Amino acid sequence: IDFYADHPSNSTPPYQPLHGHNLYPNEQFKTILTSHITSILSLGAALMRCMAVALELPEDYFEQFTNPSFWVCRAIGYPPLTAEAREKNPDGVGCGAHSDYGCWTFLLADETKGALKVKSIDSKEGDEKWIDANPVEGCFVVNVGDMLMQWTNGLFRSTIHQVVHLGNNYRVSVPVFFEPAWDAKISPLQSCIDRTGGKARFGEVQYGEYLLEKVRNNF
Ligand SMILES: O=C(O)CCC(=O)C(=O)O
Ligand SMILES: [Fe+2]
Repeated sequence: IDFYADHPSNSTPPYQPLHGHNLYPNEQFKTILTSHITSILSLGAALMRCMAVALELPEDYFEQFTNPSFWVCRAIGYPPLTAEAREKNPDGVGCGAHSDYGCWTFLLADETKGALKVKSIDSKEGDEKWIDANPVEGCFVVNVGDMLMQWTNGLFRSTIHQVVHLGNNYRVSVPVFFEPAWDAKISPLQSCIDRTGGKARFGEVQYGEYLLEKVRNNF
């Protein structure tokens, strides 16, 4: 189940893709989820400030792009594979290899081990291997998203990951994606271009358009 930030131009139906209001099963669910998302938005904004300082930019540099964040919260259930499903999907891939789209992903998952796998690429040899990103109690798994890669011209890499769940339990994970604003225009920062060979590797993207394109390809 995906929950999205309210789009600035939400009005009345018929809604455009990714517009409209979230449907919550009940008030208690809404209260708990909203409180979690509010905390994550502060955390995401704090990390953007850290990133600005690390890149020797004014601390609030990214705020113009990320406020209001077009966040997404996803509640995912991975059921155990039945014998029949295993025949069709012997590798047990529950979520295919992809990178996340925006800035930071803050993932809370249950204690299942070996399910979330991250592609590790040796920077010298280029060798690739999948490594487990197992949950650590009291911690989030944090992914770098595509927009951070584009801003930094590849200095920060959006990591490819996938979920392979071969266990007999029903795995639950709840990522919250801290993203740019819908209308934000993202292009490589000059200082990052200078640090990565002097050539821009990415053009300008409008985040909402980028997201729509990704979602259209997924579903
Ligand atoms: O379920 C997980 O651990 C990861 C899910 C994921 O990568 C995603 O929703 O983008
Ligand atoms: Fe992901």
